[in-house]
Amino acid sequence: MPSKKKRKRGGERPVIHPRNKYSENPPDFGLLASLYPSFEPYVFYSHGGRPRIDWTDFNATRELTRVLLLHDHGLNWWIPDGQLCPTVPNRLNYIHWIEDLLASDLIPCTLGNSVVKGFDIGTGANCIYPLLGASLLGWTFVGSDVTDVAIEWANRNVDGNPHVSELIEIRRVDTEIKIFDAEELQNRQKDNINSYVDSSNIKSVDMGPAPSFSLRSHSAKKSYHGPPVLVGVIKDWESFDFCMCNPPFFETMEEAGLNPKTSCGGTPEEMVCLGGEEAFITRIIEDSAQVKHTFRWYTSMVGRKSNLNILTSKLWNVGVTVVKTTEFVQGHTSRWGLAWSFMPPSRKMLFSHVTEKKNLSFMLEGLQRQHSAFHVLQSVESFLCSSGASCKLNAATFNIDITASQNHCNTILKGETQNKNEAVRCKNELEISSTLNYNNCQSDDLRFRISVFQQIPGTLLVRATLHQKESSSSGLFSLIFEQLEEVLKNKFCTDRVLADGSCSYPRR
Ligand SMILES: C[S@@+](CC[C@H](N)C(=O)[O-])C[C@H]1O[C@@H](n2cnc3c(N)ncnc32)[C@H](O)[C@@H]1O
Repeated sequence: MPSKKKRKRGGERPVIHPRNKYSENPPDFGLLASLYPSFEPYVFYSHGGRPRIDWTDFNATRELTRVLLLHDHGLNWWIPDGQLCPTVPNRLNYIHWIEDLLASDLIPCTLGNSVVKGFDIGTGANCIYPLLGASLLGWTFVGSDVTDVAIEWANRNVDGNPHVSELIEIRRVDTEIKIFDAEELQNRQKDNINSYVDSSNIKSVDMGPAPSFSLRSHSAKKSYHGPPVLVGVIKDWESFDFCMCNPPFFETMEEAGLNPKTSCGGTPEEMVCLGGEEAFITRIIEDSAQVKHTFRWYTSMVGRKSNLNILTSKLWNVGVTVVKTTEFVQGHTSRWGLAWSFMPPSRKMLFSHVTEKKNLSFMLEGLQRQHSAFHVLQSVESFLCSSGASCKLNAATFNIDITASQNHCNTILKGETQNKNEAVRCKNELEISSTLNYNNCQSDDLRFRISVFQQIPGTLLVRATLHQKESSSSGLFSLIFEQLEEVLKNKFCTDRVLADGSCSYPRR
């Protein structure tokens, strides 16, 4: 089961995407009941008079999705009993996150598509992502799936919406094709097996020479042995701005049925695959490493935070140029978004998001009694000084004044000062590679002050003030501060597990 959302000490609560239609105005069940008689029987009123629905009733959640899609998005929609029923606000967060990725300069758009073209891996009977992406943003889609019911109902849902039907192609995955992953190919080559066609007439697609990396060394049982995912499904001549996927998260139906508070349906074909999401997304990663520049962005939802770490390191192993993650929260459930690309990142992005602010701050929450503001200040000092930067600590005012040359900044950003999260280190290596070139022709130092304030017992505010906003190094200021935040939170807020490289939600 994807993790339940717990408030993490020191972590900031991710919010619904600001452009999500429901971020300010959650669905009004009372209004919907008054407008749609078919929804009315599912709405009851709490003691306080609040309209509610029974989330454990599949018919209620399906009817809610139907009326929301109709009322707010002008979409006609239905799914048969038991099929996975999407929650609209949740699915919109993923769409908006992709919209942010496409809008950012991080990976420049070089495909030359006149309209955005997406690939939805496992679109399901509900076909929710193509329907939302096409109706909201005019994107075109190929939605793939493997089951008859998904293909039939996805087509019905597309055909029922003539205003977007031209934008969406539903593509059946050829389940007869057997794609061998890198490790299988290597094993077979070792064993001198000449033919990949077995006696049950299974076709094979050779993905070319087995790459030298291995993605699955830690656990053979996490291999994906199902139908093709990208390789064998996309056509040679196609290119896409992005792919997205809400994968079968679970290894068994027992695991899938753990949330007694909701009933969103979901058949074994939709919810389960051998090896669960780790295996499925690993296959997307393996495929992406084969077709690299066919997609500008590869993305997937991830149900378990622990898998996010595993998958992120797999991504760096196959040579991606960038990894982005974000957290999606709906109600008590958290899921994560994972995005990567093989395209060269733009150097412009560095300066677009780092030069604007002169003051930055973050909170350290949930500190234990033995950790005072002074301890935090000392950690700031040791983190920054170990790069060779000059640090003047003023214990009376709880300030440190820092002067750092570009070399010092680069040492900090390369993560050479502390052992830290691999994803952040690699991200920074990537981001500063363009900075280094830029900064070679500049000479001035970065000067800033870090102050630590106690807010309430157990909560500190760490603030950085840049002394000279126009410095050529000022672009490094927010990157360094971001890294400092990560280091301090990892050190003092012990519940924190992973650095979230989210690019879409405001963090401070
Ligand atoms: C969790 S459901 C997601 C459905 C829908 N996208 C959503 O978000 O509600 C996963 C879907 O992936 C499909 N699927 C499983 N293996 C697949 C494959 N190799 N290629 C395409 N779809 C696949 C399943 O049939 C199922 O419809």
